[in-house]
Amino acid sequence: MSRTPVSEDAVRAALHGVIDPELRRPIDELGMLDSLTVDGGTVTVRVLLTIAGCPLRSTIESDVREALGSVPGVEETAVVLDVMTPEQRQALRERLRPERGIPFSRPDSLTKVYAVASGKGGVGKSSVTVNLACELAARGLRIGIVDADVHGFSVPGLLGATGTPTQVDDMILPPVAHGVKVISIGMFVQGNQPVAWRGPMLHRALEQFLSDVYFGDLDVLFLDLPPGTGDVAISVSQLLPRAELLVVTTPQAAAAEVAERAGSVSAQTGQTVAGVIENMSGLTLPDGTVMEVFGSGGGQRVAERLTEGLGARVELLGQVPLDVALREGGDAGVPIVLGHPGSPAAVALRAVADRLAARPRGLAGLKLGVTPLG
Ligand SMILES: Nc1ncnc2c1ncn2[C@@H]1O[C@H](COP(=O)(O)OP(=O)(O)OP(=O)(O)O)[C@@H](O)[C@H]1O
Repeated sequence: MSRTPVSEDAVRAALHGVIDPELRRPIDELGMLDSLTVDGGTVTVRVLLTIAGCPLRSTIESDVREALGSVPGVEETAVVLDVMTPEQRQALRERLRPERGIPFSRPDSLTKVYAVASGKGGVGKSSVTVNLACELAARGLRIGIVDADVHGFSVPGLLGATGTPTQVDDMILPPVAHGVKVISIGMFVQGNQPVAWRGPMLHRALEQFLSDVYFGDLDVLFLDLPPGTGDVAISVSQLLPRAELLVVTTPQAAAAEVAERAGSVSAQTGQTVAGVIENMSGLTLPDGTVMEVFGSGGGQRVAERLTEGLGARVELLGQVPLDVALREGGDAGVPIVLGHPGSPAAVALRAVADRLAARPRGLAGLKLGVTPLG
Protein backbone atom coordinates (compact mmCIF):
# COMPACT_ATOMS: atom_id res chain seq x y z
CA MET A 1 0.00 0.00 0.00
CA SER A 2 1.51 3.32 -0.99
CA ARG A 3 1.64 5.98 1.67
CA THR A 4 0.62 9.63 1.19
CA PRO A 5 3.91 11.54 1.24
CA VAL A 6 3.97 14.10 4.04
CA SER A 7 4.37 17.62 2.74
CA GLU A 8 6.61 19.79 4.89
CA ASP A 9 4.66 22.83 3.74
CA ALA A 10 1.45 21.24 5.00
CA VAL A 11 3.12 20.53 8.36
CA ARG A 12 4.32 24.13 8.62
CA ALA A 13 0.88 25.42 7.71
CA ALA A 14 -0.70 23.24 10.40
CA LEU A 15 1.82 24.41 12.99
CA HIS A 16 1.08 28.02 12.06
CA GLY A 17 -2.38 27.33 13.45
CA VAL A 18 -0.98 26.56 16.92
CA ILE A 19 -1.48 29.65 19.06
CA ASP A 20 0.49 30.27 22.23
CA PRO A 21 -2.23 30.45 24.90
CA GLU A 22 -0.63 33.38 26.72
CA LEU A 23 0.79 35.42 23.88
CA ARG A 24 -2.12 34.67 21.57
CA ARG A 25 0.08 34.53 18.50
CA PRO A 26 1.10 31.57 16.28
CA ILE A 27 4.07 29.75 17.81
CA ASP A 28 6.10 29.97 14.60
CA GLU A 29 5.82 33.79 14.60
CA LEU A 30 7.07 33.83 18.19
CA GLY A 31 10.26 31.92 17.39
CA MET A 32 8.99 28.96 19.43
CA LEU A 33 9.19 26.51 16.53
CA ASP A 34 12.86 25.58 16.68
CA SER A 35 13.15 22.68 14.25
CA LEU A 36 11.07 20.36 12.17
CA THR A 37 12.00 17.09 10.46
CA VAL A 38 9.85 14.91 8.28
CA ASP A 39 10.99 11.32 7.87
CA GLY A 40 8.48 9.22 5.99
CA GLY A 41 5.32 9.36 8.09
CA THR A 42 7.17 10.52 11.20
CA VAL A 43 7.31 14.20 12.08
CA THR A 44 9.61 15.47 14.82
CA VAL A 45 9.14 19.00 16.11
CA ARG A 46 11.21 20.87 18.66
CA VAL A 47 9.32 23.62 20.43
CA LEU A 48 10.93 26.25 22.64
CA LEU A 49 8.97 27.38 25.67
CA THR A 50 9.45 30.90 26.93
CA ILE A 51 10.37 29.78 30.45
CA ALA A 52 11.27 26.46 32.08
CA GLY A 53 8.23 26.26 34.34
CA CYS A 54 5.81 27.35 31.61
CA PRO A 55 2.39 26.60 33.16
CA LEU A 56 0.89 25.90 29.76
CA ARG A 57 3.48 23.44 28.46
CA SER A 58 1.05 20.53 28.28
CA THR A 59 -1.51 22.67 26.41
CA ILE A 60 1.13 23.71 23.88
CA GLU A 61 2.33 20.12 23.48
CA SER A 62 -1.14 18.72 22.90
CA ASP A 63 -2.03 21.54 20.49
CA VAL A 64 1.13 20.80 18.48
CA ARG A 65 0.34 17.07 18.41
CA GLU A 66 -3.20 17.76 17.32
CA ALA A 67 -2.02 20.05 14.53
CA LEU A 68 0.48 17.47 13.29
CA GLY A 69 -2.13 14.74 13.46
CA SER A 70 -4.33 16.70 11.08
CA VAL A 71 -1.74 16.61 8.26
CA PRO A 72 -2.36 13.85 5.67
CA GLY A 73 0.19 11.05 5.80
CA VAL A 74 1.46 11.76 9.32
CA GLU A 75 1.62 8.49 11.25
CA GLU A 76 3.86 9.28 14.15
CA THR A 77 4.73 12.50 15.93
CA ALA A 78 7.49 13.39 18.34
CA VAL A 79 7.26 16.71 20.16
CA VAL A 80 10.40 17.78 22.00
CA LEU A 81 9.95 20.65 24.45
CA ASP A 82 12.92 22.81 25.32
CA VAL A 83 13.39 26.29 26.74
CA MET A 84 14.49 29.51 25.05
CA THR A 85 17.94 30.85 25.77
CA PRO A 86 18.11 34.31 27.39
CA GLU A 87 19.02 35.72 23.95
CA GLN A 88 16.01 34.10 22.32
CA ARG A 89 13.76 35.44 25.08
CA GLN A 90 15.19 38.90 24.63
CA ALA A 91 14.54 38.67 20.88
CA LEU A 92 10.97 37.59 21.61
CA ARG A 93 10.43 40.48 23.99
CA GLU A 94 11.75 42.91 21.42
CA ARG A 95 9.53 41.46 18.73
CA LEU A 96 6.45 41.75 20.93
CA ARG A 97 7.23 45.06 22.54
CA PRO A 98 9.69 47.00 20.42
CA GLU A 99 8.94 50.18 22.35
CA ARG A 100 8.97 50.72 26.08
CA GLY A 101 6.31 52.64 27.95
CA ILE A 102 2.56 52.31 28.12
CA PRO A 103 1.24 51.12 24.75
CA PHE A 104 -2.29 52.37 25.48
CA SER A 105 -1.19 55.96 25.91
CA ARG A 106 0.47 56.22 22.51
CA PRO A 107 -1.27 58.61 20.13
CA ASP A 108 -1.77 55.81 17.60
CA SER A 109 -3.26 53.31 20.07
CA LEU A 110 -6.66 52.07 18.94
CA THR A 111 -7.53 50.48 22.29
CA LYS A 112 -10.55 51.93 24.07
CA VAL A 113 -9.74 52.32 27.74
CA TYR A 114 -12.54 52.43 30.28
CA ALA A 115 -11.74 53.28 33.89
CA VAL A 116 -14.61 51.91 35.96
CA ALA A 117 -15.21 54.14 38.96
CA SER A 118 -17.67 54.30 41.81
CA GLY A 119 -18.16 56.65 44.69
CA LYS A 120 -18.82 54.07 47.38
CA GLY A 121 -17.40 50.58 47.77
CA GLY A 122 -19.53 47.50 47.29
CA VAL A 123 -21.83 48.91 44.61
CA GLY A 124 -20.83 46.15 42.20
CA LYS A 125 -18.15 47.98 40.21
CA SER A 126 -15.96 44.88 39.86
CA SER A 127 -18.91 42.61 39.02
CA VAL A 128 -20.02 45.03 36.30
CA THR A 129 -16.45 45.29 34.91
CA VAL A 130 -15.95 41.54 34.76
CA ASN A 131 -19.31 40.88 33.13
CA LEU A 132 -18.88 43.57 30.49
CA ALA A 133 -15.38 42.26 29.75
CA CYS A 134 -16.57 38.65 29.38
CA GLU A 135 -19.54 39.63 27.25
CA LEU A 136 -17.37 41.65 24.85
CA ALA A 137 -14.75 38.87 24.75
CA ALA A 138 -17.49 36.34 23.92
CA ARG A 139 -18.35 38.55 20.95
CA GLY A 140 -14.81 38.15 19.66
CA LEU A 141 -13.28 41.39 20.90
CA ARG A 142 -9.82 41.35 22.45
CA ILE A 143 -10.28 42.40 26.05
CA GLY A 144 -8.03 43.06 29.03
CA ILE A 145 -8.68 44.05 32.62
CA VAL A 146 -6.30 45.75 35.04
CA ASP A 147 -7.55 45.32 38.57
CA ALA A 148 -6.36 48.64 39.91
CA ASP A 149 -8.40 48.24 43.09
CA VAL A 150 -5.26 47.42 45.01
CA HIS A 151 -6.90 47.50 48.41
CA GLY A 152 -9.92 45.43 47.45
CA PHE A 153 -8.75 43.31 44.52
CA SER A 154 -11.56 40.99 43.62
CA VAL A 155 -11.39 40.66 39.84
CA PRO A 156 -9.43 37.35 39.65
CA GLY A 157 -11.96 35.67 41.94
CA LEU A 158 -14.97 37.00 40.04
CA LEU A 159 -13.41 35.83 36.78
CA GLY A 160 -12.28 32.48 38.15
CA ALA A 161 -8.74 33.40 37.04
CA THR A 162 -6.58 30.95 38.98
CA GLY A 163 -3.51 31.20 36.75
CA THR A 164 -0.44 33.15 37.72
CA PRO A 165 1.33 35.66 35.50
CA THR A 166 4.36 34.35 33.61
CA GLN A 167 7.46 36.50 33.59
CA VAL A 168 9.52 36.60 30.37
CA ASP A 169 12.47 38.84 31.18
CA ASP A 170 10.91 42.16 32.14
CA MET A 171 7.64 41.35 30.44
CA ILE A 172 4.69 39.93 32.36
CA LEU A 173 2.19 37.70 30.57
CA PRO A 174 -1.26 37.96 32.11
CA PRO A 175 -3.39 34.88 32.76
CA VAL A 176 -6.45 34.51 30.56
CA ALA A 177 -9.87 33.61 31.94
CA HIS A 178 -13.01 33.33 29.80
CA GLY A 179 -11.03 34.89 26.97
CA VAL A 180 -10.13 37.97 29.04
CA LYS A 181 -6.53 38.85 29.85
CA VAL A 182 -6.36 39.92 33.46
CA ILE A 183 -3.75 41.29 35.79
CA SER A 184 -4.28 42.12 39.42
CA ILE A 185 -2.19 43.05 42.38
CA GLY A 186 -3.89 40.04 43.99
CA MET A 187 -1.69 37.83 41.79
CA PHE A 188 1.45 39.20 43.38
CA VAL A 189 0.60 38.94 47.07
CA GLN A 190 0.52 35.81 49.20
CA GLY A 191 -2.89 34.57 50.25
CA ASN A 192 -5.30 37.25 51.34
CA GLN A 193 -2.75 39.71 52.67
CA PRO A 194 -3.76 43.36 52.73
CA VAL A 195 -1.76 45.73 50.57
CA ALA A 196 -0.72 48.78 52.56
CA TRP A 197 0.38 51.06 49.76
CA ARG A 198 0.13 54.80 49.59
CA GLY A 199 -0.15 57.11 46.59
CA PRO A 200 3.37 56.93 45.08
CA MET A 201 3.52 53.13 45.43
CA LEU A 202 0.10 52.80 43.86
CA HIS A 203 1.12 55.05 41.00
CA ARG A 204 4.26 53.01 40.42
CA ALA A 205 2.36 49.71 40.57
CA LEU A 206 -0.19 50.94 38.06
CA GLU A 207 2.51 52.28 35.78
CA GLN A 208 4.29 48.94 35.91
CA PHE A 209 1.11 47.00 35.16
CA LEU A 210 0.39 49.21 32.20
CA SER A 211 3.89 49.14 30.76
CA ASP A 212 5.32 45.71 31.66
CA VAL A 213 2.27 43.53 31.20
CA TYR A 214 2.02 42.27 27.65
CA PHE A 215 -1.63 42.50 26.64
CA GLY A 216 -0.98 42.55 22.90
CA ASP A 217 -3.37 44.47 20.72
CA LEU A 218 -6.60 44.99 22.64
CA ASP A 219 -9.93 46.34 21.50
CA VAL A 220 -10.90 47.34 25.03
CA LEU A 221 -9.00 47.63 28.29
CA PHE A 222 -10.99 47.96 31.51
CA LEU A 223 -9.42 49.36 34.65
CA ASP A 224 -11.24 48.48 37.84
CA LEU A 225 -10.52 51.50 40.03
CA PRO A 226 -10.75 51.57 43.82
CA PRO A 227 -13.91 53.27 45.07
CA GLY A 228 -13.83 57.03 45.58
CA THR A 229 -11.88 59.84 44.05
CA GLY A 230 -8.48 58.85 45.35
CA ASP A 231 -4.92 58.57 44.17
CA VAL A 232 -5.46 55.83 41.63
CA ALA A 233 -8.06 57.82 39.68
CA ILE A 234 -5.58 60.71 39.43
CA SER A 235 -2.80 58.31 38.39
CA VAL A 236 -4.99 56.85 35.67
CA SER A 237 -5.66 60.31 34.30
CA GLN A 238 -1.93 60.97 34.17
CA LEU A 239 -0.85 57.60 32.80
CA LEU A 240 -3.78 57.14 30.40
CA PRO A 241 -5.15 60.59 29.64
CA ARG A 242 -7.50 59.14 27.02
CA ALA A 243 -9.17 56.70 29.39
CA GLU A 244 -12.90 57.34 29.67
CA LEU A 245 -14.77 56.90 32.90
CA LEU A 246 -17.65 54.50 33.43
CA VAL A 247 -19.40 55.42 36.65
CA VAL A 248 -21.18 52.65 38.57
CA THR A 249 -23.71 53.58 41.22
CA THR A 250 -26.73 52.12 42.97
CA PRO A 251 -30.25 53.62 42.86
CA GLN A 252 -29.72 55.05 46.35
CA ALA A 253 -29.58 58.84 46.67
CA ALA A 254 -26.60 58.80 49.06
CA ALA A 255 -24.60 56.54 46.74
CA ALA A 256 -25.52 58.73 43.77
CA GLU A 257 -24.05 61.82 45.41
CA VAL A 258 -20.69 60.17 45.99
CA ALA A 259 -20.73 58.64 42.51
CA GLU A 260 -21.33 62.08 41.06
CA ARG A 261 -18.24 63.31 42.87
CA ALA A 262 -16.19 60.41 41.46
CA GLY A 263 -17.41 61.25 37.97
CA SER A 264 -16.81 64.96 38.29
CA VAL A 265 -13.11 64.36 38.96
CA SER A 266 -12.99 64.02 35.17
CA ALA A 267 -13.70 67.75 34.90
CA GLN A 268 -10.37 68.40 36.60
CA THR A 269 -8.46 65.71 34.73
CA GLY A 270 -9.95 66.48 31.32
CA GLN A 271 -11.27 62.94 30.86
CA THR A 272 -14.52 61.99 29.21
CA VAL A 273 -17.31 60.20 31.07
CA ALA A 274 -18.52 57.39 28.79
CA GLY A 275 -21.66 56.86 30.84
CA VAL A 276 -23.29 55.80 34.07
CA ILE A 277 -24.38 52.26 34.97
CA GLU A 278 -26.90 51.77 37.74
CA ASN A 279 -26.40 48.47 39.54
CA MET A 280 -28.53 46.77 42.21
CA SER A 281 -31.73 48.18 40.75
CA GLY A 282 -35.12 46.56 41.49
CA LEU A 283 -35.18 42.92 42.58
CA THR A 284 -37.94 40.88 40.94
CA LEU A 285 -39.62 38.68 43.55
CA PRO A 286 -41.02 35.21 42.79
CA ASP A 287 -44.56 36.69 42.57
CA GLY A 288 -43.38 39.06 39.83
CA THR A 289 -43.43 42.23 41.94
CA VAL A 290 -40.33 44.39 41.93
CA MET A 291 -38.74 45.33 45.22
CA GLU A 292 -36.62 48.46 45.12
CA VAL A 293 -34.20 47.50 47.86
CA PHE A 294 -31.97 50.54 47.31
CA GLY A 295 -34.68 52.96 46.16
CA SER A 296 -34.76 54.24 42.62
CA GLY A 297 -33.49 56.94 40.31
CA GLY A 298 -29.83 57.11 41.43
CA GLY A 299 -28.33 56.27 38.05
CA GLN A 300 -30.48 58.76 36.17
CA ARG A 301 -29.69 61.43 38.74
CA VAL A 302 -25.93 60.90 38.44
CA ALA A 303 -26.15 61.02 34.63
CA GLU A 304 -28.14 64.28 34.74
CA ARG A 305 -25.91 65.95 37.30
CA LEU A 306 -22.76 64.95 35.44
CA THR A 307 -24.27 66.25 32.20
CA GLU A 308 -24.93 69.59 33.91
CA GLY A 309 -21.61 69.74 35.71
CA LEU A 310 -19.41 68.66 32.80
CA GLY A 311 -21.31 70.46 30.07
CA ALA A 312 -21.30 67.30 27.93
CA ARG A 313 -24.02 64.71 27.60
CA VAL A 314 -23.52 61.79 30.01
CA GLU A 315 -25.97 58.95 29.48
CA LEU A 316 -27.35 56.28 31.75
CA LEU A 317 -26.15 53.20 29.89
CA GLY A 318 -28.27 50.69 31.75
CA GLN A 319 -29.85 49.50 34.99
CA VAL A 320 -28.71 46.12 36.26
CA PRO A 321 -31.19 44.58 38.68
CA LEU A 322 -30.32 42.82 41.91
CA ASP A 323 -30.04 39.19 40.93
CA VAL A 324 -29.01 36.27 43.12
CA ALA A 325 -27.49 34.56 40.06
CA LEU A 326 -25.08 37.49 39.63
CA ARG A 327 -23.73 37.06 43.14
CA GLU A 328 -23.55 33.28 42.76
CA GLY A 329 -21.76 33.59 39.42
CA GLY A 330 -19.24 35.94 41.01
CA ASP A 331 -18.61 33.55 43.88
CA ALA A 332 -18.15 30.66 41.45
CA GLY A 333 -15.89 32.60 39.06
CA VAL A 334 -18.35 32.22 36.18
CA PRO A 335 -19.75 35.67 35.33
CA ILE A 336 -23.51 35.72 34.92
CA VAL A 337 -23.40 36.77 31.25
CA LEU A 338 -21.74 33.40 30.56
CA GLY A 339 -23.35 31.20 33.22
CA HIS A 340 -26.94 32.50 33.11
CA PRO A 341 -27.19 34.59 29.97
CA GLY A 342 -30.98 34.69 30.15
CA SER A 343 -31.20 36.03 33.70
CA PRO A 344 -32.46 39.61 34.20
CA ALA A 345 -29.05 40.99 35.27
CA ALA A 346 -27.27 39.30 32.35
CA VAL A 347 -29.78 40.74 29.89
CA ALA A 348 -29.22 44.23 31.34
CA LEU A 349 -25.44 43.83 31.28
CA ARG A 350 -25.53 42.66 27.66
CA ALA A 351 -27.55 45.75 26.75
CA VAL A 352 -24.80 47.91 28.31
CA ALA A 353 -22.20 45.90 26.35
CA ASP A 354 -24.20 46.61 23.16
CA ARG A 355 -23.90 50.31 23.83
CA LEU A 356 -20.20 50.12 24.56
CA ALA A 357 -19.58 47.97 21.48
CA ALA A 358 -21.41 50.55 19.36
CA ARG A 359 -19.02 53.28 20.48
CA PRO A 360 -16.27 53.73 17.91
CA ARG A 361 -12.90 52.20 18.64
CA GLY A 362 -9.79 54.25 18.42
CA LEU A 363 -9.21 57.90 18.03
CA ALA A 364 -12.84 59.03 18.22
CA GLY A 365 -13.63 60.77 21.47
CA LEU A 366 -10.06 61.97 21.74
CA LYS A 367 -9.82 65.59 22.70
CA LEU A 368 -7.85 67.19 19.91
CA GLY A 369 -6.76 70.24 21.81
CA VAL A 370 -8.02 72.62 19.14
CA THR A 371 -10.04 75.71 19.94
CA PRO A 372 -12.52 77.12 17.43
CA LEU A 373 -11.69 80.60 16.19
CA GLY A 374 -13.88 83.59 16.93
N1 LIG B 1 -26.75 43.23 40.66
C1 LIG B 1 -26.35 42.49 41.69
N2 LIG B 1 -27.16 41.55 42.24
C2 LIG B 1 -26.76 40.78 43.29
N3 LIG B 1 -25.55 40.88 43.86
C3 LIG B 1 -24.69 41.79 43.36
C4 LIG B 1 -25.04 42.64 42.25
N4 LIG B 1 -23.95 43.42 41.97
C5 LIG B 1 -22.99 43.07 42.84
N5 LIG B 1 -23.42 42.10 43.69
C6 LIG B 1 -22.67 41.48 44.80
O1 LIG B 1 -22.28 42.55 45.68
C7 LIG B 1 -20.98 42.32 46.18
C8 LIG B 1 -20.06 43.49 45.87
O2 LIG B 1 -19.86 43.53 44.48
P1 LIG B 1 -18.47 43.96 43.84
O3 LIG B 1 -17.34 43.29 44.52
O4 LIG B 1 -18.62 43.81 42.38
O5 LIG B 1 -18.51 45.49 44.25
P2 LIG B 1 -17.40 46.62 44.14
O6 LIG B 1 -18.12 47.91 43.97
O7 LIG B 1 -16.40 46.28 43.11
O8 LIG B 1 -16.77 46.53 45.56
P3 LIG B 1 -15.38 47.20 46.05
O9 LIG B 1 -15.59 48.64 45.90
O10 LIG B 1 -15.30 46.73 47.46
O11 LIG B 1 -14.33 46.65 45.15
C9 LIG B 1 -20.51 41.01 45.58
O12 LIG B 1 -20.76 39.97 46.48
C10 LIG B 1 -21.36 40.85 44.33
O13 LIG B 1 -21.58 39.49 43.99
